[in-house]
Amino acid sequence: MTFGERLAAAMDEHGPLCVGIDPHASLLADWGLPDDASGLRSFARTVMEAVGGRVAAVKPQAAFFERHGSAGVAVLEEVVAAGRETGTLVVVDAKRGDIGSTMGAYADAFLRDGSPLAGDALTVSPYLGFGSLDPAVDLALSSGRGLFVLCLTSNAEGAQVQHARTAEGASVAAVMAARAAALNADAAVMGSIGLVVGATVGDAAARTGTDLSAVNGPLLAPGVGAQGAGADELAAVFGPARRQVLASSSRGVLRAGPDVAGLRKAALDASSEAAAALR
Ligand SMILES: O=c1ccn([C@@H]2O[C@H](COP(=O)(O)O)[C@@H](O)[C@H]2O)c(=O)[nH]1
Repeated sequence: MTFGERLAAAMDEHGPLCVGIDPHASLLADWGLPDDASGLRSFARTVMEAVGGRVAAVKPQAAFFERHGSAGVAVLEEVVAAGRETGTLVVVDAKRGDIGSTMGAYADAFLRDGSPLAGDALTVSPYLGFGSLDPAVDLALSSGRGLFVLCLTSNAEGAQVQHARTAEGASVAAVMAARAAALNADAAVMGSIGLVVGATVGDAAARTGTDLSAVNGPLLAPGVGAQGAGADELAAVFGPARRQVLASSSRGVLRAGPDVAGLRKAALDASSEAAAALR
């Protein structure tokens, strides 16, 4: 099965929520854990125990693992393995993007069968040009994995680049969305090349002429919870494209830890809320 097909099935079974695994130093402290790789491991295991097999996807944020060096990256590898064991899709949020030849190496690390860092999908940055992502697109599609391409990000600063107009007059965001749509054109269920569109972006899709309904791929929507977006924002931002949305919340769920039952409840509540908003 393709990533798009697997994600569609997971969203049907569990609801449209992705739980972000973002072990901020402050969260480790709140959970009574040391700010080192052992604390990171406890944190990640607790989250996977709480939500593995119960939500559509998890999204470990690579930065919070990398800040602990190679021992932290080893914990990220364990999260990827735990996703596989529990049948929970893993979106590695590493936002990679580089010239094509280097992008090939990133693709090898995060999308190649047998790589310990290869989850089910990877977030990528197209701001060296969408074509620079070709090695990742090729490997994702040939290995049954997926990509989420940054399009309209949840931070206010993103507009400076993403709302800018090309020489032909289209917005940068609209161009990125059209490129993803072209790659998903033949997908029957949902394509495997998704976009990142923040749940906080208001009417940015309309203002930038970004046709989210035409993407025929998943729309990863961070910004739910700690960044202020909720059910109303999800419904308003995505409108007719809402069935493709995978809402993502990290701190909004993680603050309920370290109690496993509390974390699980927070995740399932967030999933139900997202499902109701995106129905
Ligand atoms: O546009 C984007 C793209 C990615 N993110 C990532 O999502 C989580 C958000 O965490 P919260 O605690 O739910 O705010 C984090 O890993 C970001 O790097 C995003 O927020 N916006």
